[in-house]
Parts: sequence; structure tokens; C-alpha cells
Amino acid sequence: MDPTNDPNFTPPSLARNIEPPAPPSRIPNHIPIQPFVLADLGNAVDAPTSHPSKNSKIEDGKNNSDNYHSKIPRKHGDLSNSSSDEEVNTTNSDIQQPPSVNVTRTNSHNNLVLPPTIQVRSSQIADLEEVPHGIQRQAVKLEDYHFPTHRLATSLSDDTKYPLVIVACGSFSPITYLHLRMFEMALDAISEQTKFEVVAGYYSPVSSNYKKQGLAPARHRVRMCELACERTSSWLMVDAWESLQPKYTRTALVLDHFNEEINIKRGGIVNKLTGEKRACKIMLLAGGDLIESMGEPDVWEDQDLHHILGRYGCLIVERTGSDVRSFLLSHDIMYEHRRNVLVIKQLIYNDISSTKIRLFIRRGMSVQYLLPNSVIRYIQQHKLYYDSEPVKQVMSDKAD
Ligand SMILES: Nc1ncnc2c1ncn2[C@@H]1O[C@H](COP(=O)(O)OP(=O)(O)OP(=O)(O)O)[C@@H](O)[C@H]1O
Ligand SMILES: NC(=O)c1ccc[n+]([C@@H]2O[C@H](COP(=O)(O)O)[C@@H](O)[C@H]2O)c1
Repeated sequence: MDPTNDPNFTPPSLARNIEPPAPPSRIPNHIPIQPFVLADLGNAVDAPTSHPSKNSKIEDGKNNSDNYHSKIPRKHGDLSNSSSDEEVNTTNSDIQQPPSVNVTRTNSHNNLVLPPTIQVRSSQIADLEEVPHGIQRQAVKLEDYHFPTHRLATSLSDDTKYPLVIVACGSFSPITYLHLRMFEMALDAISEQTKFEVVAGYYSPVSSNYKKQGLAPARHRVRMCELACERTSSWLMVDAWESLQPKYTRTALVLDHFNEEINIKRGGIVNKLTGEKRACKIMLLAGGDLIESMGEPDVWEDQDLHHILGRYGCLIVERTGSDVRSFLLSHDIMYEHRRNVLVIKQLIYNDISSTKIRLFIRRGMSVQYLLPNSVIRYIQQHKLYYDSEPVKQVMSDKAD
């Protein structure tokens, strides 16, 4: 018989002849705890630098993080001028228009997809791909360019928090589900570990002047990012400014552009309680490999790294094969700005690579479930990446 089933059984820890554990008062409490710098980020991530305009002054001393609040940047209904059937800046004639159908995005998603009892965030309804709403278009010429704000929250939903915009710079050739997941991982990390509220997320595809193998023309990469954002997310946007520049633009300057558009031109994000505008923190979202490139000679200028990490900040998604935390400890500039860097652990590893996607396409292999269907269709229609070899028919020929 199992002795623990005996009604007179005494657990070993309560047996009289065993010395009881030391009472709490005997635990020395004066030994300083050495915090692990990267694990200690939480609320310590630097607040944004204050905006020059008077009314965007940052208020201090508010209870900033104790109350849990929704991680959803905002409800669909709160989106200002959300993308609709109206297409804007449609000067690129070789890009097909989605059919115009009268669907109210906001409610159609919730009503059609979600029974009211299911607690799923409205921003995370993944299967928007077949909803034939229009796609918010970016200009294809610099002179027609407007900064996209259709999903930028106009105010904070939690006034105790500080606004944050996440910017991902990269090739996105093509954009994949990993690139989309990076933002969701960042959103979770920011909501759970910091005093910030994410008010928008932007992709900034690099221009065609960036000499990297496998780079499709910028207008295609921007368009694929737009399809991915508008068809699979309710809060992500694409900014074509960097891609439209006549020359390659360093990442530090790209972040300056976001700062100018959001904080200087628009004065930040409104605090509903006071009516004041708060300066919005802007952070670069990057994978571990990109961060490690910061340690390679002649890739990044030191002054740019100070600018990016000191003035803005970085959200780093760990990547298989890169030891980000050790790298941060070893890199002087990174270490100096460690309080402005948040490392995001991938709890479900995703290592989808654009390079492999391009290879699969060249070899006629399926890429389905690695990137959004609308992006696969776009690649097929524009015969991208497969160097005259036919792409395996993974999707119907139906145009977007
Ligand atoms: N598997 C991954 N894990 C974490 N971050 C990633 C991963 N793949 C890409 N990223 C990040 O996504 C961003 C955009 O990546 P980018 O398109 O420039 O390169 P890539 O995805 O590695 O594509 P390529 O294969 O063409 O080099 C970068 O910050 C990069 O570090
Ligand atoms: N000095 C710089 O500003 C610098 C250097 C290397 C990469 N980057 C940026 O990083 C992103 C990804 O680059 P890779 O695809 O080469 O990893 C791109 O947006 C690129 O512009 C910037």
C-alpha cells in the first residue's frame, strides 16, 4: 500500500525529528541583489524625450503600470478613417484593385467571425484575407507621398501610459508571417512589461537602392506589405517614405522621419484625461541578426547607434542562432543604452526566412502558410522571385 494513503501518514517535512527550516527572520536581508540588467527593463525603459511644443510635456509621477489593460491598441471602431473600399494614391496601373464590395469592416468581422462569448482580441482576427475590403495604398512617387495615419490611434486608451509607435525597417522581400508575428510579440512584451501603450506599428521597406540580393523593386515590396497589413491585421501600416527616397536612407534618419511626422508635425498623441498631447516614443523593431550586425565593422556608424538606441530605443526579437543577450553585454554602445533595449523572447520559435521563401518559389515549391495568401497571389501575378521558372500553383488564379 502506498504509505501516503495511510490516514496517520506524516509528511517528512512535518516529522518531529527533522529540523524545521530557518524562520524568515534568519534570512539575511541586507545582501544586495544584483539585478540582471536585461531582465530588469520593465518600467525602466526610458520615457520619450519631451516634445518641444509646450502642450506635449510628459507628466511624471502617475501610477503607470499596475492596472492591466487591454493589449489591443484600440477597437476597430476607434480607428480613425480606417482603410475602406476607397483606394488612395492608385497611380500604379499594374496593380489590380480588389473588388469594391459594401462591407463595413468594423462590424462585419466581429459579427461574422466571432460569437460574442469568445474572448479573442479584435486586433487578432487573423483570417481577414478573404474580406474584400479595400487596401490602403501608399504613393508610388515621392511627390504624392502622405504619411499614413489611418490606423494611428488619435488618443491613448489608458491615460496612465505613454504612447509608443513601433517601426520595423527591413527588406521584406517578401514579407512573411514571421515579420507579422514580430509585431504581435512586441505588442505583448510592451503591454506586459512596460508603461507604454502601442498606438501604431509601421513597416518601412528599404528602397531599391539598398544593394541586397533578392530585393524585389520597392513598389512591389511596399505593396506586399500593404496587402499583408490590411488583410491580416487591424493595427499595422506601411510607410513608403524610405522606399521612395532617391538614395539609401540610414535607419537613424528613418526613425527621425517618424519622429517628425508623429511628434513634430502632429504634436504626439492626445491624453484624453487632460486633453494634452504626449510625445510618442518611437522604437525600432528588429531581429537578433540585425542587432548583431551592429557589431560588425563599417555597417553602422557609432553616432547612428547612439542616436537609434539612445534617442529612440530598440525591441529585439530573438532569432534562432543568435545570442542577443550575450551580444548586448559585449557591445559597448548597446550596453550603454541597455535600458532602452527590450529583448523579446520567442515563446514559439518561428524562423521563416525571406531568403528561403524566394528559394522555394524559384524551385516551384509551395510557400503556403508561410506568408499571407494575398502576398502569394501578388508574387504569382507579378512573377516575382522565380526567374522565369513557374511558381507551383498553390493558390487559385483569382486576383486580389
Ligand atoms: N527568423 C527571424 N527571427 C527574428 N527576426 C527576424 C527573423 N527573420 C527576419 N527577422 C527580422 O525581420 C526584419 C526584416 O528582415 P529583412 O526582410 O531585412 O531580412 P530577412 O527577413 O532576414 O530577409 P532575407 O532572408 O531576405 O535576409 C529584420 O529586423 C530581421 O532581423
Ligand atoms: N547604417 C544603417 O543605418 C544600417 C546598416 C545596416 C542595415 N540597416 C537597415 O537594416 C534593415 C535590414 O537590413 P538587412 O536586410 O541588410 O539585414 C534595413 O532596413 C537596412 O536599412 C541600416
